[in-house]
Amino acid sequence: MSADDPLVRVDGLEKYFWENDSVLDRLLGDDPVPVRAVDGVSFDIRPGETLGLVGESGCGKSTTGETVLRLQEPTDGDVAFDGSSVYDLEGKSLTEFRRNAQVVFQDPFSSLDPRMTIGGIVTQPLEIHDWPWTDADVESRAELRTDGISADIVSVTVDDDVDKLVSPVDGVATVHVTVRSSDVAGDVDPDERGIAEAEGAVAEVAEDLSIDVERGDGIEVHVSVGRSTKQLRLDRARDLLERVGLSVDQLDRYPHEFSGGQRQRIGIARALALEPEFMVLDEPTSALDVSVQAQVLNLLNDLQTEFDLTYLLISHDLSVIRHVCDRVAVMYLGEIVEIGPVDELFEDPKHPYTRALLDSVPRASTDERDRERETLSGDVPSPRDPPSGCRFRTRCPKVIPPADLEIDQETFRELMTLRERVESRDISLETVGDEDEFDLEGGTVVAADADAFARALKGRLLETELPPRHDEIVEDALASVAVGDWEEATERLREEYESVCERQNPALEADDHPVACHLYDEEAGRREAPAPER
Ligand SMILES: Nc1ncnc2c1ncn2[C@@H]1O[C@H](COP(=O)(O)OP(=O)(O)OP(=O)(O)O)[C@@H](O)[C@H]1O
Repeated sequence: MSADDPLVRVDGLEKYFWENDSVLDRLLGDDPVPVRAVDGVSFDIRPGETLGLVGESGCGKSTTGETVLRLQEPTDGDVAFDGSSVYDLEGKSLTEFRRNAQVVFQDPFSSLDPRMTIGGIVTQPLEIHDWPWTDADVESRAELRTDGISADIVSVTVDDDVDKLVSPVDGVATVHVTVRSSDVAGDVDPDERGIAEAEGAVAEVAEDLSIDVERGDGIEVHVSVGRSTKQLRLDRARDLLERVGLSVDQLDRYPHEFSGGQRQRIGIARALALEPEFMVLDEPTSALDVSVQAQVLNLLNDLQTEFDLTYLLISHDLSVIRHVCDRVAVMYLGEIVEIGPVDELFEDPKHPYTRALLDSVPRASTDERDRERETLSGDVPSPRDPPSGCRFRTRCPKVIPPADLEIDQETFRELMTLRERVESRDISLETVGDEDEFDLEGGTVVAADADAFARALKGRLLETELPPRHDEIVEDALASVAVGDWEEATERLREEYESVCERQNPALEADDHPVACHLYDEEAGRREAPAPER
């Protein structure tokens, strides 16, 4: 793999859930309608980078993370890790992927077993994966230096399994041994690990191993791991705890004895235990007090540098994303709508959803507070029945009206809402007009009353006064509603007011900063359209 190749490549990933079909659906024998939690997302994560995944609750971030890690099987699409498809892995290569790709969850309390000690929690993955590992194909070798003693009389043997503690390079685990005469070495403590003394010779190994020295005809040095598997695991747990900022004498304590921030550090130590290359951090600081959030984020930053880690950071919190990420992917209703370098995305957000997310963060400066905001209104629609075309269009302040419509965005949005209500037959005709003004037989009015009824209904449904041509169109459509012809009404409104945003789902164009929005879509002829003003 070259440095430019992604470590993780996600390609058209889909994850649908069928299991939540209601009892009614099943009784009625209706075809199951899946929850389209992740609906065709693609992105790359390069080695050593942090990609942020941001979006409102329920838009599919966690499901994406879990499916990338193969904690969930995908419905379609692929994830390649280090060039190999994650879903094709089996046996040894799947075990290796499980070691290499770890997760840190949001809630540090529920993700730690309350009955286990911290030592048990951090060593558990080591036990499951039978750490420390030794590979029979790795050659063990010593590099000898001598001081005050001729190298010709020194022989060094190294146990085959020292690769448990010494990382091999190109299939060779090299240990560095120094043998000095006692005159040169001065006083040494023979109890110190990695040092041994015999009749005027002091042997020392640079790695964290055991060493013995014997004097016979020459000087015989032997290097071994020197500790039991259990001791090695506890040593590693101690190192990890120290590395994440906890004290090593806390191994025998239980999760409830720690604060939220400390528990998250324990979760991070556990995720690091198997020396992963890649970690999914799923809202790692959302459950923590604001005062400790920055500490944990800084720790994650430091660990990334120290251990060459690659992160996928899932968060709904834009300040967390800005603090930690190199690039950001913005997710809405199972899809990615924009991906770009973090500074560019924060300073020049392109997708109206990204802009609205950024605008929903409270601003400090007065200038910023006075600026017109595009805040998010309404709820995220159901992922069982996402809107046609661009999924954000039902909440988007920048929906593109059909050409030559000549009405403003606000009026157009009102007409869109009206259309949606007509299409879903979500308009009650019961209380239209003054009492007894209209005779509703079988839920509709007689044809002679239809126009008057339509005018009254329009007054109830629309706040804005429409230009005459549109007034006529709307009254026409509502007259069809009045006589119960909802289809004719739907057709009439669609003919006039259907937007490209409803017809086509915009593609995420390949680019340094791609955005899936018709405002930037060449095919829809909108590239020249003015970008939304901030
Ligand atoms: N096991 C499941 N069965 C059915 N639906 C599910 C399942 N898991 C997730 N979902 C649904 O999939 C959608 C995406 O959920 P997901 O948890 O991935 O979103 P999220 O962006 O991570 O949100 P949050 O921040 O709230 O966790 C939601 O509508 C959710 O209800």
